[in-house]
Amino acid sequence: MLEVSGLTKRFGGLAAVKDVSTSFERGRITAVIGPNGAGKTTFFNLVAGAYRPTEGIVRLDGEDVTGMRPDRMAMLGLARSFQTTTLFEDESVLDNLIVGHRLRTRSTLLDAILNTARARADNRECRRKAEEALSFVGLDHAADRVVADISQEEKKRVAFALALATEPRIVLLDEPAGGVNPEETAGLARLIRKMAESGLTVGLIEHKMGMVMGLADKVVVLDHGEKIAEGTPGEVSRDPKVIEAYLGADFALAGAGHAAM
Ligand SMILES: Nc1ncnc2c1ncn2[C@@H]1O[C@H](COP(=O)(O)OP(=O)(O)OP(=O)(O)O)[C@@H](O)[C@H]1O
Repeated sequence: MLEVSGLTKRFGGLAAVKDVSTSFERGRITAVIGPNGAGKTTFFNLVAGAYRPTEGIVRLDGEDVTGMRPDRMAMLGLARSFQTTTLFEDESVLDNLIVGHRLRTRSTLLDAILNTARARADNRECRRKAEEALSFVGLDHAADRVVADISQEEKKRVAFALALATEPRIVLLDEPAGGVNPEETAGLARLIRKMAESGLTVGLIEHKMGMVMGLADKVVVLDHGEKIAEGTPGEVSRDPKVIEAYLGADFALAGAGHAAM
């Protein structure tokens, strides 16, 4: 389990995240929502070690990991979703995963040049994990296709597979369904649910409220850096503070979970 308490990040005079406490439980999907500029991405950056908090504590399975660097956090099992723009468009899906994974394994460049036994073993291991991750995201059939030729939704799945190939315990997904149509969004939502069911701890930032409300076990609502609500999708979508700051009266009238994806 990942826990944060009293997390604050100031940029000069601006508190982008202010005294936020919450937890991410194993096998559960915790969504972080809020208006533009509410501090969601900064919050994930603090959790993942990309930013050191001004104040507050991050604990992973009880261990204080506050301010730990992102590569150390990755070794402890935390993975972030990657933007599809980080994929190598001219390479195959499988090669993208193998390269992505190799960047995170321990063979040094010298090993690779000398093609040592360790590098060869690492290669086999990379390929195995890449194939496993591809199968999990439902893309075994696309392993040899060039990334430039696959759909935007398939690229999103490759980006998930990149995160999964590092065999994380926790994944943080920042707007995973940006730029895909409603039907594809539903498919990605099923995949995110499958990640949680496989035992992963999932953190999700997403603006598509239909998706969030249908998917999240818990929703944390940020506004101006502060947590204004936390609860089940039903609870937060009825909360007057949340409706005023973010969801709007139309959403409340339409009812949670029925809004367009
Ligand atoms: N590196 C930085 N330096 C200075 N200010 C920053 C920095 N990163 C974020 N901010 C500010 O902190 C606030 C929160 O930004 P953040 O990107 O975390 O919000 P967000 O909720 O993720 O927004 P969006 O939904 O638009 O992605 C904003 O006012 C932003 O301008």
